[in-house]
Amino acid sequence: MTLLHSPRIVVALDYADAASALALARQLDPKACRLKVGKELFTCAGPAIVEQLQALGFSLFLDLKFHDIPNTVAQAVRAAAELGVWMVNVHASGGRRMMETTRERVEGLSHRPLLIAVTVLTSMQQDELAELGVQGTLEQHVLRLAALTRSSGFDGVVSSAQEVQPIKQACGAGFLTVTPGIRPASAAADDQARILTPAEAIAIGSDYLVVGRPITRAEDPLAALHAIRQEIGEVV
Ligand SMILES: O=C(O)c1cc(=O)[nH]c(=O)n1[C@@H]1O[C@H](COP(=O)(O)O)[C@@H](O)[C@H]1O
Repeated sequence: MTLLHSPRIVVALDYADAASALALARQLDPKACRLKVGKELFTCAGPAIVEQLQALGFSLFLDLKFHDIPNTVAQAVRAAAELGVWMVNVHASGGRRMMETTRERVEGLSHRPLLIAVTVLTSMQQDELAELGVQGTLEQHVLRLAALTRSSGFDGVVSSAQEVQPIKQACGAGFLTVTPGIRPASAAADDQARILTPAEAIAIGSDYLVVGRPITRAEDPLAALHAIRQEIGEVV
C-alpha cells in the first residue's frame, strides 16, 4: 500500500451554513484529512467558505460537478483555480470539447488544480442508466467515460471504488481515482448504491476516499476519521 497521497481521506462538508462547516473543520486536522466543499455549502456560503477553510490549512476539493458548454465550464474552472483549490470536478458526460477547453484554459496558471471528471454517480445503478438510454453495463459506461477523460487531458475520475481496478488497467496507474460511496462496515448506505469499505477501497487501488456522513454525522467526528485512517493503514 502506498501512502504517497496522504492524507487520502477527503471529508465532504455537506452543510447548509458556513458556521456548521467551520465548526466541523475546526475539530479536524489538515494533516489527517482534506476537505470537500460541494453544491449545498458553496451555494449558501460562496467563495468565502473556500477561503476560510483554506486559511485553516486544509487542501480543498471544490466539488461543483460542472456540466455546461465548453466556454462556461472552462471559465468556471478557471475561477476555481484562482481560489487556490487543490481539486475541481466536472461531469465527463459534458464531453471531450468541454474537458479539452477547460484543460487549455487553466494551463499556464501559477496554480493549476487537479482536474477530475465524474463518470457515473455512486448513487446510480444499472437500471437507472438503462432508463437514460445508456447501452451496455454500468462498468462499460464508467470505462468509456474514464478513457474519454484521460484522452481529454484530465488528471483522473470520480467513480465508485468498485470500478477502480478496470479504470487503472485501462487508463494507467497514475490516472487518479477519487471514490465516494465509502462506508465503514457498520455504517448505513444512505442514498449511495455502489459502496465499499475504506479498507476495500484502498486495497483495490483507490487514490482518494471521499467520506461524508460517516464522519460528519458521527457523535465524535475526529474519532470516526481516526478509525477510518487506522482501517486504511494511514496511522497505526
Ligand atoms: O463528486 C463527488 O464528490 C461525488 C460523486 C459521486 O459519484 N458520488 C458522491 O457521493 N459524491 C459526493 O461525495 C459525498 C459523499 O458523501 P457521503 O455519502 O455522505 O459519504 C457527497 O458530498 C457527494 O456529493
